[in-house]
Amino acid sequence: MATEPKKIIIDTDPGIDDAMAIFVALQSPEIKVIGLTTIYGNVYTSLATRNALHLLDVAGRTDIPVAEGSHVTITKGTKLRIADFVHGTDGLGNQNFPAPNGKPIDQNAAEFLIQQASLYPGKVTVVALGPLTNIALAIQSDPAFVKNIRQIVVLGGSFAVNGNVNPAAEANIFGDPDAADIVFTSGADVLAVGINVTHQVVLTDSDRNELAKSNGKFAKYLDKILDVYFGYHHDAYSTKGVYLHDPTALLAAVDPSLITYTEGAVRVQTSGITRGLTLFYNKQKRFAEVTEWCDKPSVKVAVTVDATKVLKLVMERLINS
Ligand SMILES: O=c1[nH]cnc2c1ncn2[C@@H]1O[C@H](CO)[C@@H](O)[C@H]1O
Repeated sequence: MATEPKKIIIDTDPGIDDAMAIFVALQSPEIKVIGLTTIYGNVYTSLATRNALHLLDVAGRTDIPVAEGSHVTITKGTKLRIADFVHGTDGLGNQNFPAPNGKPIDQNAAEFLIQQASLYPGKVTVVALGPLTNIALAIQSDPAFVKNIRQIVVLGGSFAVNGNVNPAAEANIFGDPDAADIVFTSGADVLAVGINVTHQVVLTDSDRNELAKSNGKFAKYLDKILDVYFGYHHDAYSTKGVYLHDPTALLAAVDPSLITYTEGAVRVQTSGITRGLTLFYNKQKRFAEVTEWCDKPSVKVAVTVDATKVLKLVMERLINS
């Protein structure tokens, strides 16, 4: 008997690489996308909702519900860091797309996550592509959430490498460090895919040309919006290509054999100049002192990725659309 597709909820702040991840997800027979939840990060939450609905219009998948997420951090912070300089002011490469046809559902993101996890215990994977506020809210509001959810795949952190906001912090963790610490210490099955891994997955100019030349609906759409993302990478990193953060995390949820990981406790620095730093403890040494890592449950942290295979899957799935 064929195995049932994995149920996936994508928590997203679209975002150019979010758009790519969502389209790859919709082209992946191994999974069933049962909803999108939205969050601030690349754009403010209201625009993330609009963009999520727009992307589902483009895909002809308005059957998929969109639940709007938090507009503020878990500590009610309103001074958000929005990465419009990476994705354009509209989040999707400054293309003036029309308003979406659909509307978000009445439930908010945390309520939707809680409901779906309890409807299908052990069956729903969340792929979190933005700051972790919605997931932390679900964990705080429902004590059963961490056992009902199958896995939380987090695109975030910079494990033993520099961040992309500053040398300490990666953007999604920096967006809500308190929420990230709640998720990492919750006891849920968490897999963190950090930029130490996603920086190995690069879509080059020639890959982009291939997308442009193809007849794939998603490939052509993405070619249009990719200019801003390429420009940013060129200026910030001097690369002739772009990092595929979100598609890599999504594909790690689809097929865990694309990555290897290690296990241990992760804490997040929530203040000071290293705010947003993710610090991994491998649980090998027994320290003489009691530390803030000692009694924390282990999470999985991605270490290597089969970058060639991830890129191949992304290209194939976008071109055959
Ligand atoms: O330099 C950056 N600053 C802020 N956000 C970024 C930057 N580069 C990429 N992203 C966005 O944040 C996530 C990865 O950290 C990705 O979702 C990417 O779209």
